[in-house]
Amino acid sequence: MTRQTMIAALVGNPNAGKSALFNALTGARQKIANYPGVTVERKSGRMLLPSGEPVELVDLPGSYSLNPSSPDEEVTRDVIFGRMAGQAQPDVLVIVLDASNLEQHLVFAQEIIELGRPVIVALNMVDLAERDGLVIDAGALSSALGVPVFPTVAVRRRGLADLTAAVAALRDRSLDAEPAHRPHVTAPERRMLARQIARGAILSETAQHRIHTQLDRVLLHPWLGPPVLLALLFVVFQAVFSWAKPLQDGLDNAFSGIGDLVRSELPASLLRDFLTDGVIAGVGSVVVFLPLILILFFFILTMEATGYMARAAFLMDRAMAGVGLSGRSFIPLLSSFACAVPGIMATRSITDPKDRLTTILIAPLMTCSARLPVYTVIIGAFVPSRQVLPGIGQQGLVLFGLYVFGVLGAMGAALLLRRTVTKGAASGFIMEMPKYQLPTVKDLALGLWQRAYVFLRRAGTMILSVTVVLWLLLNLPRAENPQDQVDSSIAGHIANGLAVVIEPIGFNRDIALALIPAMAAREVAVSALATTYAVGASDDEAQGKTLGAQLKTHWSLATALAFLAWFVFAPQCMSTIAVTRRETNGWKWPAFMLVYLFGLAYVAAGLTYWTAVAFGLG
Ligand SMILES: Nc1nc2c(ncn2[C@@H]2O[C@H](COP(=O)(O)OP(=O)(O)OP(=O)(O)O)[C@@H](O)[C@H]2O)c(=O)[nH]1
Ligand SMILES: [Mg+2]
Repeated sequence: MTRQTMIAALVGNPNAGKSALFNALTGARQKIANYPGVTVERKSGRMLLPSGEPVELVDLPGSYSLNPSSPDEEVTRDVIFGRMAGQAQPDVLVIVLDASNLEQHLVFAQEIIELGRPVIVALNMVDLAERDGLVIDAGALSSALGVPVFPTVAVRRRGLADLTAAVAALRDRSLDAEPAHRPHVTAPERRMLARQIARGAILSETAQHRIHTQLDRVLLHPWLGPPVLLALLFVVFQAVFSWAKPLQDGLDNAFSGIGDLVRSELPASLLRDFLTDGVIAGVGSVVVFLPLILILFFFILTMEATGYMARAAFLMDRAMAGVGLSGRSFIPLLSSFACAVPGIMATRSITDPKDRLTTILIAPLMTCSARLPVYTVIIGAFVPSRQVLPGIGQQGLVLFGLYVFGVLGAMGAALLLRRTVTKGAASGFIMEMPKYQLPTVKDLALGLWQRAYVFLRRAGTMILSVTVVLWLLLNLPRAENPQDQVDSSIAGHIANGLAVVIEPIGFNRDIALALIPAMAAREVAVSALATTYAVGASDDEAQGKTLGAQLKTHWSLATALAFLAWFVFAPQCMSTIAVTRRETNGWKWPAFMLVYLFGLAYVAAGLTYWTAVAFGLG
């Protein structure tokens, strides 16, 4: 008898290592990180049984019970019961347990086993259990639970062969298995049983000297914790500037070298201008930020993998409660420092709908990595690179300040929203602290590689196409005098119209030119400015002049500061709007987001500009 591919699903508490196991079994590269609530959607992959037969493996969001309390837990329940559209019901459930956290994880495991479906247990993270001095008897656990148990270490690919063999063994049984009827068990009963089973399965528990309790004593201390967090972030921003500088200069030189080469090798033509001004100046101006982005992500990934991120969330809980949010919002908001899109998706693990909506609405105020090129180009051009204190550069300080402004803006917005449009009480914070772990070099390298890939793909597709369109609009129709090209072009006419609106806040026509294409994504502001100045400059002027130098000749300091203030708040990103529409099921909230963020940006840029002018910086 032939049948369709068998389906197995990974279920279990958050942070049990389901996605790590999924990656190990299917070769996928799902995001894993050391805090609960990382996976918020189901994800399918193909794993092979020892016989070579393929099985569809489904990775699910972590869950505490089959009674969902948040949108991501609903996904898990729906898939388990076969109620998810487009996903057939799994034939086998693979329960993933954290061996170092056995008692807690056994509560949900019992609920799954009670369903009477074909089940096997992956007793994952046995390495961490051993580190903590726990020896667990998998056989005893198996007889207590009445299902097969296999010790695994997902991140070291240990125990995988036994696990897949067990899935294969269940293959035939699952075809005609009748769900067994089990007696009704209540949640408190499960908790009691979980304790009993865990005690029975733990063979020995040596009193290990746990460094991490000591660490937590410092890092989670109400007075010591916050300064440590601040100091850490401070180091990150200094590093972003000082470590990236040489690499970035190198890339900068390489691109201008390529530009010069093309300019000298090709005859003067529109094609040559297109290559030098559009592609090389435009896209190159963004690509040079690769080192910066990677350094930022090096820190983010390290904090995620070590388990520090969850501690930071715990520390921030008090501040969050102050503005009417729970600490649960912290992880989504933190993800938004990379990009608001996954950040907004991560809000699915927030229980309270109003909490969730508020978090979605303020997520774009977290400084995403796409703002980094914009910020650093302006800071590089206008802020002198000198030391304020030994080891503390002024440029890094300004960058840090911009991040702080974003956070303060978000807190202020949350405070207002929670008292008006998303009125409601703040819910408490419950999050288990993950175990401290050293990040593996392989995972870090893989994470950075993925980041680099995403960044370069964006540069090669979206940023390139937007820049090309802008270049065309800047060059058509052709002006008699190259000096007037920008003014007489289509883009120039549009920008001159927009300039009327933004002149009061100190923005010039070139900024107007950059703001429209930058709606696609923030980095495009940089490539757009680079292209505009490359097109506008006469040939000898353009040669050897960096974007920073161009900005300095065309902008006042007040304008530059206003531009920075604008980018702290402005919702310049199509994908964020799109994901907000999807997550809130309609246009109401994305429209609201656009209006309030543009309003904020306008006011902030205006205030900055007028203040700067008052101080004589105009
Ligand atoms: N030492 C050790 N670490 C592991 C093991 N399996 C997973 N991890 C780590 O545990 C953390 C959580 O892993 P994930 O795979 O993201 O956990 P998850 O169950 O998918 O979590 P959610 O998506 O939040 O439900 C990550 O930092 C992994 O690197 C293991 O067997 N041993
Ligand atoms: Mg996961």
